[in-house]
Amino acid sequence: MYNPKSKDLDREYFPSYHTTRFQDQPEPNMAVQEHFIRLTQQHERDLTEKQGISVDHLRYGGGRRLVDVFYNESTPDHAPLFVFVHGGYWQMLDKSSSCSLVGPLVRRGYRVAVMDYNLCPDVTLEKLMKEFSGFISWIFDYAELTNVLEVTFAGHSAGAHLLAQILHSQEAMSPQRSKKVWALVFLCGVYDLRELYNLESVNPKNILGLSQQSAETLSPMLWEYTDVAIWSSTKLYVVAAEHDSTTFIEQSRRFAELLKKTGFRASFKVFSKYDHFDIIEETAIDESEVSKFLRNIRMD
Ligand SMILES: N[C@@H](CC(=O)c1ccccc1NC=O)C(=O)O
Repeated sequence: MYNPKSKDLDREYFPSYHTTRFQDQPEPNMAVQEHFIRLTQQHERDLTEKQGISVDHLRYGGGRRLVDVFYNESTPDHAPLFVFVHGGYWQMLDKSSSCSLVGPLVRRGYRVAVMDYNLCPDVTLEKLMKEFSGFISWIFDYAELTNVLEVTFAGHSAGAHLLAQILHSQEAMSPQRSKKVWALVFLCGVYDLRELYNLESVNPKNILGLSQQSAETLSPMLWEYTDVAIWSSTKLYVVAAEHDSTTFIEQSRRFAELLKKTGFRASFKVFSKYDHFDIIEETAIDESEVSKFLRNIRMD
């Protein structure tokens, strides 16, 4: 149990119930999600319409396996690449609501890739994770072709869970590739699926296609990490939001502990004041705490 005091796991695993914003609304949890989608979609439109940012639309596979790469006229040829993996419990959201962090990072000299992936139930979570491994391979091929020397990855929520696969993906990784990875940023993720896989709220009618067995094999918290040595130059940041549930914060804390114990250069931080949603929304603001954190990663 990640929160032994809780009697309501559905609630623990529904981040929108833990916001402290929108308390004047009849259903703050609905309001926070609607606000998140409206605002982040506006962020995406602003990039090309108001901020002079260009985008290349690329594809790493069939269906929704799309990647948008953002840059502006000052982006250097060998700009470091920042890759973002969105959340939404593997069943919702897409890149139209996942570009908030692009503007501030492009203005600081990054090229930024925002990826889409096939969602459940079009694919099972197991298949999605295989496809995500394919994406990892693709993005390193892309980095090699475009002479990118430094890559940082960030994932939010279910996207942080997907990103953990990079540490466990023998087919996609090699010492040459991991040496290019400056940092991995795990924002407000879940790393153990055993409590959530049979919650009707998170996995209605089992649209993730999980069994008790696969919920275990797809849990980064339960993996054995054999390739730690190839990650010696990469920093791992496991971050939780103050206004996430105790369960979410504990999942992050214990994932960071596991990574440290295994020998990774991992740290854990709870971001005060943020909830599961504004920690992403505020990545669009150059001087927000979360933006400062993301760009300071290069200085650490
Ligand atoms: N229906 C969920 C929404 C949710 O879990 C979520 C929404 C946006 C981004 C990430 C999310 N969660 C995990 O990936 C909730 O009410 O909290």
